[in-house]
Parts: sequence; structure tokens; C-alpha cells
Amino acid sequence: MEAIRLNQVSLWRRTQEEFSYDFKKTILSILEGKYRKAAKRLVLDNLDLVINTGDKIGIIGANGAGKSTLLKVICGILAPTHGSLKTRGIIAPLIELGAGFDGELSVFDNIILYGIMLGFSKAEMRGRAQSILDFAELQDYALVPVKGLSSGMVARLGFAIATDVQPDILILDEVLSVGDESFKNKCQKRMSKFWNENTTVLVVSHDLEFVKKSCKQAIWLDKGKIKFIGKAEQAVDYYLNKSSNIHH
Ligand SMILES: Nc1ncnc2c1ncn2[C@@H]1O[C@H](COP(=O)(O)OP(=O)(O)OP(=O)(O)O)[C@@H](O)[C@H]1O
Repeated sequence: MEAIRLNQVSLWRRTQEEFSYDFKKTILSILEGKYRKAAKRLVLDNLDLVINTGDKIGIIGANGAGKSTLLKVICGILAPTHGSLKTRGIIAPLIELGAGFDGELSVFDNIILYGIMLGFSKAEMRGRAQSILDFAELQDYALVPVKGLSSGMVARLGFAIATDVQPDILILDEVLSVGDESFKNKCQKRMSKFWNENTTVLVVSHDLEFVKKSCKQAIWLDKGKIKFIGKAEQAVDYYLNKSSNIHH
């Protein structure tokens, strides 16, 4: 069964120039006759992709290749400029852990909110809150506003919520290095559960050994295009060889 399908997906993003838009600077540059509209960059270039239920797929490629952007499009955080996307089931995005939290609200309320964002009901999240707090080791912080947590604690909370629920599709962006040593081990144990089940897993990583070991297939993304999709070992080999050719 298909879990994810991308049809001719492209995404343009503004360059940093326009990103740090500054009214005064813009007026000055118009007066000086130097005003240029900020350039846009094609970050994902006409991607066609089908991922089946239960696949474990690594995504590799150089810095800026578009890996994180691809994950964000699949999760629905970013909408494609062109093309279409279909996904089946509940997606748990472990991307920028905690980015969706509201700092003013308590840990408990954020658990409920985050769960609702993932597609679960309020009642269900109430029932799960205790086990989430336990896993994150934040039992004493339930009523503390999230802005009062350390960044490691925020990441732990994000990981605990996203993996407490049983997602159909799990999206990971280099997050396995979150937290201190003992929490890392706990995360890895929990992750192995998903690897054995019917969960579809997409993981972005620069750890090529991990990709070879843990993923059956891999996608090599290069400047927003899929250069290769197939066996993980082969993808890593192509990626390494092509990269070294470029340096020669
Ligand atoms: N918020 C943003 N606004 C504008 N452009 C962005 C933004 N985030 C990323 N980009 C651009 O999109 C392109 C792809 O970035 P992306 O983060 O997807 O790459 P990546 O393959 O995940 O890289 P890395 O391995 O360094 O994490 C880059 O050119 C980057 O500059």
C-alpha cells in the first residue's frame, strides 16, 4: 500500500536577503537606485516519489540539498509551490523538536495541544499524558510553562509525545542525537520498536553508516533533485563517489 506519494513537487524559497526584510534598508536602496527584488531559490525541483507502507528510507545528501525541506513538505509544515502530495495515516514529525510548543503554556497543556496537532483527541491525549511525562522524565514539571525548561528537556518532551502515540509514518531529522547519554539510549530503544513494525520511517541523516545499517532503501538528494533512489548501500556508494569526483 502507498503511504506517501509526491507528484512533480517543486518548492521555491526566498533567499535570506528577503528573509531579513528591513523597511528602512529597502527605502534607502530604492532611493539609491539599487533596489533589487530578492532572488528565489528552487529548493525542491520537480520530485516524483512513491513510498510504500512499512518502508524504512534514509535521505542523504550534501548540506543545503533540500533534505529537511522535503521532510517538511511531507509533514505538511511547508506547502509545495507546484505539484501535489498524498499521505496516508497519522504522521509524527520529529523535526525541530518542540518547535510547535507554546512557551507560555504548561508542559501538560502542550502535551494535549501537540497531540491534537498530530491528529489525536483531547481525551486520548489526557490518557497518554502520564506516560509521556514519565518517558520524558518531566513528572515534576507538568505545571511549569515550557519556557522554563532547558532546551534538552524541550527536545525530550517533543520526542516523548511524538513517539508515545503510534504513528503510521514517522519522520526523523537527525534527532537521534537529542538529550544526554542515558536519554539517547532510551530513545534508541524506543526507535527500534518502530523499525520492527509496520510504521513507515523516513530519516534524514549525515551518518552514512547508520543509514546503511538501519534503512533498506535510501534517497540521494542533490540540489533539490533525486539523484538516486534504491538500495541504501548503493545510494551511499554513489553519493560518496560522486562527492569525491567533485573535489578532484
Ligand atoms: N527558512 C528558510 N528560508 C529560506 N530558505 C531556506 C530556509 N530554510 C532552508 N532554506 C534553503 O533551502 C535549501 C535547502 O535547505 P535544507 O535545510 O532543506 O537542506 P538540507 O539538505 O536539510 O541541509 P543540511 O544537511 O545542511 O541540514 C538551502 O539552500 C537553504 O538555504
